[in-house]
Amino acid sequence: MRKVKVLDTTLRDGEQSAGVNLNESEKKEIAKQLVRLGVDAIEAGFPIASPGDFQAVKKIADEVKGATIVGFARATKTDIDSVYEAIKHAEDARIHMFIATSPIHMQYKLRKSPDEVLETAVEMVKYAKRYFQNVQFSAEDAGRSELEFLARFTKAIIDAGVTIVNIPDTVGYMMPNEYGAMFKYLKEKVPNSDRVWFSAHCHDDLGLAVANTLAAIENGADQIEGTINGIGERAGNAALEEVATALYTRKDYFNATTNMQLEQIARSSKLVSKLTGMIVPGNKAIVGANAFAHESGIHQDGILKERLTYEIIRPEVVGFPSNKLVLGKHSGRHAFRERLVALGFTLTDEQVNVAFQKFKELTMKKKEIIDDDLMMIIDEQQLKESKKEEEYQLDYLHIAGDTAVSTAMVRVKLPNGEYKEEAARGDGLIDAVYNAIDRVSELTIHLKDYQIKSVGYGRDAVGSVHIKVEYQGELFSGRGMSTNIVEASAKAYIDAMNRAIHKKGRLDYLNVAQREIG
Ligand SMILES: CC(=O)SCCNC(=O)CCNC(=O)[C@H](O)C(C)(C)COP(=O)(O)OP(=O)(O)OC[C@H]1O[C@@H](n2cnc3c(N)ncnc32)[C@H](O)[C@@H]1OP(=O)(O)O
Ligand SMILES: CC(C)C(=O)C(=O)O
Repeated sequence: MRKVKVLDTTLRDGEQSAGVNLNESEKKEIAKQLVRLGVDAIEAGFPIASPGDFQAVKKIADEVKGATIVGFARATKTDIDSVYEAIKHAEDARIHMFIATSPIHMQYKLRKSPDEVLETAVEMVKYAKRYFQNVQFSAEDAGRSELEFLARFTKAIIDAGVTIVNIPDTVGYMMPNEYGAMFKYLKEKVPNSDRVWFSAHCHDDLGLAVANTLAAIENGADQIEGTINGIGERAGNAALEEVATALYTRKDYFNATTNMQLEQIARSSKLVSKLTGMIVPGNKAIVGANAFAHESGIHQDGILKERLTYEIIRPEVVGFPSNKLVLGKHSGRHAFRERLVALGFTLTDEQVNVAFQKFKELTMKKKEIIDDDLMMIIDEQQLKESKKEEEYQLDYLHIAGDTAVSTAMVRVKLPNGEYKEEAARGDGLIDAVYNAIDRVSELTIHLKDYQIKSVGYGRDAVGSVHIKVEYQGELFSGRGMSTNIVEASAKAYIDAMNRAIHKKGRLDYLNVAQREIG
């Protein structure tokens, strides 16, 4: 069976989703899970984008082993230099460069002729080859590029030394037959095509990212690219869990497989959803809450008689456990640690002790502790550990209200280490809390989206709040968890505020860089 390589770009293209800002430790956590999932390459980020992006890519390259670490770059020397600095200590490093090849992008965005684009690409590939043996190059907007030019371009960059040629459908414009035919054409017409891998990278603007990726595989793609839960720019990228599960379920048709460990899919999906705040729709294939739920009588009857009647994938195959209840208030440290290991966490003894304490506290509030609760405990702990001293932190919260008026008093630790208390009224408890926090921070923040869901089930379930706020024209996400949903809401708001002020640091950096260049 043919093995197709997988490049995961959750941390680069996935993070390009509007309102998603992952911090360094969240990115590292996702990268570690991607290794468990068995992807071959992790696109860790775009180092030139900001000092924060650079540091996160560097940390992943330095610390995450078991997959090729990929750094993203435009076809410029400064971008290439910064990728080199960020990933030079990776176990296995690859640069991924790109330049657009479609008439519309070349003319309006790059303001270059096709020959100038080709020359730039060749020159920059040669420059990158000084640092990297493994150079991937993307012909951005290949889907709307002229085939003859694309073939000429591909031949030239292969001659210059690229090892992987990516053919992205950047704007999700292509139909599966067309996209597949493009791979066939390039593999047949480009004389040196046998020296490289061809890679597929699809966007979901017309809902065809997974179909197009599968069409590329049918037509000889050696590598596919995508993200967990299909997150990404605009409508997102191809959902890797869907592609891998389609190959597994229809191996009779594709005769192709990947190194992905399907049983890690559920955990990967939950982690990415939690850290990015991009909630997975219930009806999403493979990982949606309803993906294996049978509602109607005739289906339930069929399932009871024979699962195969309505179930083409067993939930266990993609990591949804059938045992819901795992631990209770009488459980000890051994069982607790074993369950965390089974969930894929590697924690120090000290971290296990802190988490165990939290677990015991939770058993006082909740009768049943399930895997989702454990993941929430570890997630909260990691969030706390990643908090920098110079961030806002909720210290105390008091709320009161009836149907007519709500008031809140908050005490917040400021980035300078001092504490500030404010009280405010609001249209409901959460509005009152947010007004009080605004008074503390004196920042002008607008709430754009608020979502709450329960972690687990029952009246004592933990509330998980995800919000999006607008600050200085940009969207930022925030999350918070607690058995008290008002407290969870306050934590989410403060988390978004912290992400916003960090990004503000990035803008300051860019302005300074531009002033220095100018
Ligand atoms: C298809 C994709 O997903 S591509 C990846 C998109 N991802 C991102 O853009 C996220 C990170 N981006 C950023 O942080 C910023 O855009 C930066 C730091 C990279 C650049 O910021 P700025 O210097 O302010 O430039 P800005 O983003 O406004 O414009 C992009 C510039 O890069 C040029 N450019 C675009 N693609 C390429 C390329 N592949 N190679 C060389 N130059 C390119 C554009 O023509 C434009 O140049 P110009 O300033 O001479 O007109
Ligand atoms: C692979 C790169 C250039 C990309 O993200 C795209 O084209 O969508």
